[in-house]
Amino acid sequence: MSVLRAENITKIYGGKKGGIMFKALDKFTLKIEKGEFVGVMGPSGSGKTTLLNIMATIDSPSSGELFINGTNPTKLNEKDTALFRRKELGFIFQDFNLLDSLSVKENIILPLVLSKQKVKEIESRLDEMSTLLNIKDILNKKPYEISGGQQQRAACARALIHNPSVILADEPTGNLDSKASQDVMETLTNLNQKKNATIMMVTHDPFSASFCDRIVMIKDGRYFLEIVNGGNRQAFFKEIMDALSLLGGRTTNNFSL
Ligand SMILES: Nc1ncnc2c1ncn2[C@@H]1O[C@H](COP(=O)(O)OP(=O)(O)OP(=O)(O)O)[C@@H](O)[C@H]1O
Repeated sequence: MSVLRAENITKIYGGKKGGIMFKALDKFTLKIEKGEFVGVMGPSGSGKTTLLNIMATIDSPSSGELFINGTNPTKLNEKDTALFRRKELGFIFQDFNLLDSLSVKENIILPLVLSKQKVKEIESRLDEMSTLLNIKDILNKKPYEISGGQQQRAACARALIHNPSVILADEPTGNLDSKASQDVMETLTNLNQKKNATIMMVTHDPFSASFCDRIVMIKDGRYFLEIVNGGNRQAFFKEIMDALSLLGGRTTNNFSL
């Protein structure tokens, strides 16, 4: 069973009271299996954020079906949707979204505190995640006292600490320099390989994308093509660059490995 299954998702914005309608997603289908690390790329305005918002259950499709871990979240009421999101999804954002008033440790354990886990369980999960992500020495610092790369690593720990079905990452390296980007992508790869985390990442950056198992390209709200990582990251990076030039539009700045 796919952990994430989006079938024929169409999203139409506007059109109410005679306004202009715009089809941001057009019968888009995507399946992600447990433990896959999938990148979504496409030109500006192609529908990536719309897709991510629908997967994140903060927007609903106009038509089509979405299943996450066997549940269709669009059929849940508001309260159950919020619980579903908290249990099944982990989020990583471009601007980290850590709370400055909390320590790194408090930020990371927040999903477990919110779901009222036992203190012993919280401590053991924190220990496991902070060892895996090599952030033990910054746990008592505030987010503004650590680097952007360290903040994003803390955000990665927070995204996985409650064992969600899927991690949704929105341009996780968008605000980082190339060294910190590499660091964060190695962290995500580590979570994917060691914890079998399932990750869907939207990115403009072919370097970050080259860490994925496969890349789905989207154009004008439609599935465009897909490329699979054969195991050699440099060769995959080149394939991504070739696919992006085929895709056209403004997708990226100048990146190299
Ligand atoms: N709330 C909205 N109302 C109307 N149109 C919208 C709305 N949100 C997005 N759109 C349009 O839908 C299309 C897809 O937008 P979306 O933000 O999903 O693209 P994107 O691929 O994430 O772009 P970018 O890479 O620039 O962030 C765009 O043409 C956008 O203008």
